[in-house]
Amino acid sequence: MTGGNALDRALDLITEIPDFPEPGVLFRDLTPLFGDPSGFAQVIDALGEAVGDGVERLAAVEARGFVLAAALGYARGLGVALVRKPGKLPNVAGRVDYDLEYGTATLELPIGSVRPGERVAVVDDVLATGGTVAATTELLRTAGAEVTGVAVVLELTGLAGRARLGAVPVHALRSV
Ligand SMILES: O=P(O)(O)OC[C@H]1O[C@H](OP(=O)(O)OP(=O)(O)O)[C@H](O)[C@@H]1O
Ligand SMILES: Nc1ncnc2[nH]cnc12
Repeated sequence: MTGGNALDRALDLITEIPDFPEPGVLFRDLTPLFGDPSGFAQVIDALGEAVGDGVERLAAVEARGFVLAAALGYARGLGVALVRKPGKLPNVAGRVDYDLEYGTATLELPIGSVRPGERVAVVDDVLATGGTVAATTELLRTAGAEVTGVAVVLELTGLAGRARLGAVPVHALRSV
């Protein structure tokens, strides 16, 4: 799709790679978007609007989510809770196993990442099955945070991730 405004043009930088990482998966590659300064800035600004006001912290998932949340956190003056792949953390507050579009995964939240009652928005690049964001939401809530919403660059509607997230508001810059 060729968009008519700057955000659409930025999102048009996302490419599609068939059969990666396994046959039958159409992989959405944000690498060209991350590599384009003006496109990246458009996306960070749009994610900031999606996250809205009244948020006290961002949470993001290793690895692509970190790139987005670091830039947005700097722009908005918000700290970031770094949700990690397993085996990276010396102090683990919580751990959740979940399914991905391709395979299974585990996420861990570092101790002290959020304060009780803190209003936290989750930021990621792609919402596919929703397993990653659902696991992140579970980790944050178990640690006492209030999840105010989810902001993603790209939502793959065919995988119905949004339905898995219950009442949490989901904002996608593009849904395909
Ligand atoms: O909605 P879901 O089905 O859970 O899929 C979405 C997740 O999949 C990708 O992460 P991946 O685990 O491939 O890791 P990466 O960021 O390290 O590439 C993507 O960055 C999302 O976090
Ligand atoms: N099809 C896909 N492309 C990119 N990231 C993904 N994460 C889960 N499914 C994905």
